[in-house]
Amino acid sequence: MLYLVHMVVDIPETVPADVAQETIAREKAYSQELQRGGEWAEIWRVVGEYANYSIFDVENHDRLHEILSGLPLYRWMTIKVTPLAKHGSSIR
Ligand SMILES: O=C(O)CC1=CCC(=O)O1
Repeated sequence: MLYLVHMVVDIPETVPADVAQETIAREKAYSQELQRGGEWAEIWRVVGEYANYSIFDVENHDRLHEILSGLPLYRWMTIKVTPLAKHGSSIR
């Protein structure tokens, strides 16, 4: 199943810089492992924002929830999930 996911990151100013940097590094490793495995199909930066749009290709809702709730930055994110279905006009 395909999902479009919008993630907005807002790390509170009270979080020490070293904790923020270590969490961001873990986020990158976590994301890249899932990209290599194919479940995190695409990630795009939203220009000018600490936000991204990502495409996930996962088995079901439960698996997507497992992935998203395991994000190291999860507690500082606002996430919106849009499930995608094939468009009748698509030629792919
Ligand atoms: O920087 C972001 O948009 C948050 C994020 C998700 C995966 C990653 O590596 O960073």
